[in-house]
Amino acid sequence: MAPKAIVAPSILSADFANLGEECRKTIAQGADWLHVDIMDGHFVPNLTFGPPVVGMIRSHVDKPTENYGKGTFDCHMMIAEPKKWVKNFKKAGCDLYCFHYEAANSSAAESPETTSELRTSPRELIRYIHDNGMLAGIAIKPATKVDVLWDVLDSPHAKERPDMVLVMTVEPGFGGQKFMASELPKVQELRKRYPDLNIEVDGGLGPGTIDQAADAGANVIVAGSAVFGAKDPAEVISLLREAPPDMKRKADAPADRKTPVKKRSKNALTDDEAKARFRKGLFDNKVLSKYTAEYASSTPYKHSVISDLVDDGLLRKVRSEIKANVSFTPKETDIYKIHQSGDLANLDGLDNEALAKLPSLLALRDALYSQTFRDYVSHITGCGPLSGRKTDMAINVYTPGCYLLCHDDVIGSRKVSYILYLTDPDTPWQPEWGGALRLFPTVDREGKDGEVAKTPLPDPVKVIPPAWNQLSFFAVQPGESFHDVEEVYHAASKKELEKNGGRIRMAISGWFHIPQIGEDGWVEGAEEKAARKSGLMQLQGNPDQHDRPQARPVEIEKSESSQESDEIGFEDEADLEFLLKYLSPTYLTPDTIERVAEHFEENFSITLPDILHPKFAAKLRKYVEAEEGKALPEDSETIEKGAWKVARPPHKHRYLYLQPTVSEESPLKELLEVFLPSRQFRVWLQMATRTVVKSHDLTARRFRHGKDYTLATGHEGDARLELNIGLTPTDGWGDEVEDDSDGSDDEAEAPARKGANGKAKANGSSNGKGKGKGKAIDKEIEPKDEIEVGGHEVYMAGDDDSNEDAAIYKSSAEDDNILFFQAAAWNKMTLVLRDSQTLRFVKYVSRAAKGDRWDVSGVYEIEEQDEAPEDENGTSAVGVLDDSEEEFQGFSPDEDSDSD
Ligand SMILES: O=C(CO)[C@@H](O)[C@H](O)COP(=O)(O)O
Ligand SMILES: [Fe+2]
Repeated sequence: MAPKAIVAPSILSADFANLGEECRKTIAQGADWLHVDIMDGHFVPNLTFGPPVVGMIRSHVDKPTENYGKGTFDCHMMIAEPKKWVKNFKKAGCDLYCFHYEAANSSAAESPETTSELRTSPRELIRYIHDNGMLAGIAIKPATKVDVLWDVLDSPHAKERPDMVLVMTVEPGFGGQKFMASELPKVQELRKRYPDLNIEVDGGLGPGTIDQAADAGANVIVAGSAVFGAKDPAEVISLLREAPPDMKRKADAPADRKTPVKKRSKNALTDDEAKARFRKGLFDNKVLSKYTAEYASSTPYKHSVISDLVDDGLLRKVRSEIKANVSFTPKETDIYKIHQSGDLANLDGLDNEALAKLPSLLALRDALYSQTFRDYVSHITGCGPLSGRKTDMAINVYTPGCYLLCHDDVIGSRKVSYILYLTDPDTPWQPEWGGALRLFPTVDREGKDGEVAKTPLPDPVKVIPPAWNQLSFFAVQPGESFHDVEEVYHAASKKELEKNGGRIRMAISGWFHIPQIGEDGWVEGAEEKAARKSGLMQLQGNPDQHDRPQARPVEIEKSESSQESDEIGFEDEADLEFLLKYLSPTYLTPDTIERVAEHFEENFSITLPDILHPKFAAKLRKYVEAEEGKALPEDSETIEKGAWKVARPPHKHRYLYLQPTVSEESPLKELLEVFLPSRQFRVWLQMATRTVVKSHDLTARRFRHGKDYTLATGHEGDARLELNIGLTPTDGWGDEVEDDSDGSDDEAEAPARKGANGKAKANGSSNGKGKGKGKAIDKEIEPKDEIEVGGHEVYMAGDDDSNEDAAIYKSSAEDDNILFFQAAAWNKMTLVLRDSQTLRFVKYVSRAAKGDRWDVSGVYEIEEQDEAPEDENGTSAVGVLDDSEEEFQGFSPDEDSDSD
């Protein structure tokens, strides 16, 4: 007889203050059994309860009328001496006593009050449980091999054979842990050998993991947090129950079957059903051959573009459903600015209620992941079998100003990336609106060690504009499949935007994965191997040695620097005169330097407006404005024929830069090569920051609007001092309200401003930072009067958790993480003491900006401070700013600064 499907909610996650009622309710909501976790604080590092509590709750739940019947108390004994408690638990009302194999060779004493020199064994214990009138289960922890069970399962004596095997899919001890798919091969093996066996899985089970467990062959499903944490536990229970019947079919199959169990597709379509959901003729051999040939010869890496993929009527319905039922939330990090469908971040995570509103979307998903279409994609790409179960897709919307910067899409088991565009079918997308998928070429570079690494070049060479019902896809290749989504450009006016249908670039982006456990083509360890390989490729594939610019620290003679640190003030007239040529006089008075130093010491950062002397600043401004007036070549190669170089690789950063020594005379060269490296400025800097500088490394940077950015990176080694002088001559960068120091926190006021607590942050109203409110997309696109143009520099707390979506969602620039923020500005210096964990980035500069973002950036290695100001965590750099920090509001404009 094939084992029946059983759902056993684990009451570990129930309300213990109300346990009897919770148990009664759960059975009434459709549960078959109750899974009762008994923990003794020895076998597992947690305590729950003993026989008295089990006895109390027993009175709230009717006893089962048959073996395995409704109301079975499935006691999961995570205790060190299981034999001692058999009788007590029987008395309390336990029906199935499931001990751990790892605890089975323990005392043979028959009660907790007694001791015994003898040891029991799995076989003996099972017999003993049976003799005491209960069903017997045997459980194994993740570290235990399944092979240890053959001895009991193959015992010639029925009394010594267990009625159930429990395969733990988490480390026992706590509810709410992550499901370990790595344990499923044990289930598969058990099912293969024992088609009739009750196989229970426990730990991390819920709607998102049930399929894998059921596919592997489990029929008893324990779920704690997924049931008791659900708004509607009955719904979850029924969902869990939906999975096992399929397994039942597998269990009915001949026991000696050698092939792995067949995959359980969500809504498996026949070949004809699947084909009917695509455009007519798509599956013709000639058409397939054409796409296959095109794919093979495409550059810079293999990709495919298929127009009119889906049946037009179906896709129109999908679009309407999404518009009516899906809400979008603006999300923004260093690498993207998009609107994400909140709960649809992954369709797999949706509950039944939400799914019911999206029938066409589900029909589309089932078609895309049908065997028929997967075979089609496999044929074109030649990348082998693809999973029909891991249906990884999300809906993203790009409105004007949105983009996704360069990355290679490599994560876990992803095999093919795809984008299916759902732009307005009746207002065709125009390439000049942006939003294209752009592919970057890579070059092989030989490193110092002779190793060859692929690195992407800064300019994309293939541009694929969106189009209604067009599918673009490519095989995910570590270190190779670099691509971005071009900014969707702002329209010149509201009227034009309306005419363009809002320029809403809606698309489904998703991935095909390698086959999962239980599916045809699944290879044990393949997923882990792919993950290891991609991690390695990402580390090795882009070693810093090929990055540009390379750090060029100029060391300061040790004797010279420590001597300077003792000096306070500029005794020498000539030194003062030199500094006065470049610095605003305000910043040269001992009083001001003292105040700057105090502020810096307290906050590890400071912003100094009007830093450069007005006369020098005016000269500089004239130069920068003139440069900006000149047309720049589009491609990096031509640009690099001049003085400016292009920072790369683009999955780390892209901007133009100058490093000393610059050939052409200019005030910028003077700043970079005369003033900033001077001994006099170093003395000033050391006084203003109370540090001792060991080296400096200076770079002038120009971030072209519509092109450039840096992504968040940390740095290695000790805390260092970072200087930045904003040299952006245009306005509209969100810096204008900065002098508003009334402490109010009216965030909607400007694109970027300082928060009331003094902590710098970006505007929550439209920057989103992952906290925006979900809105239907039509509402969201209402054009704002103020356009955010980016270009701000952000320091944020590093995140140790490697987010699953890290390749795209590099860093979640949540407000809470932001430690320091500076909008692009003119003549403003920022100084930040930064530790190695602090991430820093310059936000992509929108094409809507009035001009480019210019600055000079300096990195100073400093001597370790003897009496470093430390916070309570003992750290002394940006990276540990707390909420009490106060932003230095700068100095009020001075009379003698005849500012331009
Ligand atoms: O035995 C255990 C934990 O040791 C389980 O029964 C958990 O209680 C299951 O909880 P979820 O992982 O389903 O939340
Ligand atoms: Fe359990």
